[in-house]
Amino acid sequence: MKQRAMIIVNPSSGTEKSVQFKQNVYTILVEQGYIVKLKETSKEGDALNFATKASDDHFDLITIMGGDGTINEVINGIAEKEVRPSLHIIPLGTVNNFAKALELPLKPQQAIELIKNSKKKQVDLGKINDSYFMNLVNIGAIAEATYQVTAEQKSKLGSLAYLIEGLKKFSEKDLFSVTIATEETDVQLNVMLVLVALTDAFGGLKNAISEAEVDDGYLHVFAFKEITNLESIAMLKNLVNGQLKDQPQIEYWKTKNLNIESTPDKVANVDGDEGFSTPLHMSVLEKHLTIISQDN
Ligand SMILES: Nc1ncnc2c1ncn2[C@@H]1O[C@H](COP(=O)(O)OP(=O)(O)OP(=O)(O)O)[C@@H](O)[C@H]1O
Repeated sequence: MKQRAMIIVNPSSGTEKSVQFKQNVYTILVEQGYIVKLKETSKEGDALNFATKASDDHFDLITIMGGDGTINEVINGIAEKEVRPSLHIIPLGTVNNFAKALELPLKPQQAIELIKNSKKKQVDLGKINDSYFMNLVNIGAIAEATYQVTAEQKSKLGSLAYLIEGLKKFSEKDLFSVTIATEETDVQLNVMLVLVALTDAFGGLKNAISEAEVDDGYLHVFAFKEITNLESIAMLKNLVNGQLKDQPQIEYWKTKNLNIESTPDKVANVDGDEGFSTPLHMSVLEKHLTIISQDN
């Protein structure tokens, strides 16, 4: 029987390049022997619904033309299904954190052509309360900063927009109390930020979280205690060099299960978008997603 592929296109993602590449994707999938269905999103939630349907109808492949927000919806549509389509990612967003973490080609045509070599990689998926994430959860300074970044700033400055807003927030010294419970520890701290990473890319910076690998089966947890303006500059340098945990004001754990409570309650940023309020429970589904990739 012929294999089936669904193309999920978000025409509004990033630089709106999907129009230019849609036909190429379609043609290449047909050439590879797939029966192809093309679906365009028109609003939030569409990509999730299309992906759920693709899984229920036993599609073999979903090609995603969009940014991290669209990928996050697709993984939420397939995460709980027994049989999950492989994912072929054409990064058309502004930040494309997930594609960077997976070392996928960022040029759309190269990403499209990956389907020809049919290499697949199994990667971890994170669960947060009743939802799923593939990149990063954070609460505190950076999360709040991301809610203040406008679409215009994001498309002009990309990842930098978040870092600039995040740094402004750091200088406000907005400390809050958290309880962090992992398999090995149960601590109460005053922090500015808690960051939970599944991959090594942060805000589009590859290798920023050098401890994390996409298939290592762990959540990587960083708690940022009070940091002065001067220290935040050193911290930026450590972030760029992948040495966050060398910063004395940062505590680090790796774990498979995590509970976070905070006072006051804080809304977490999940894969770049506003998510749940604390308390949060997180866990890892090891090698749960299959991604068309450059290597196995
Ligand atoms: N046709 C549409 N018009 C406007 N918004 C849409 C449409 N279809 C989907 N959306 C919304 O657009 C959001 C953002 O898309 P996406 O994350 O793919 O792009 P991006 O923000 O440019 O990329 P990145 O997250 O990598 O920076 C999606 O989460 C979805 O809610």
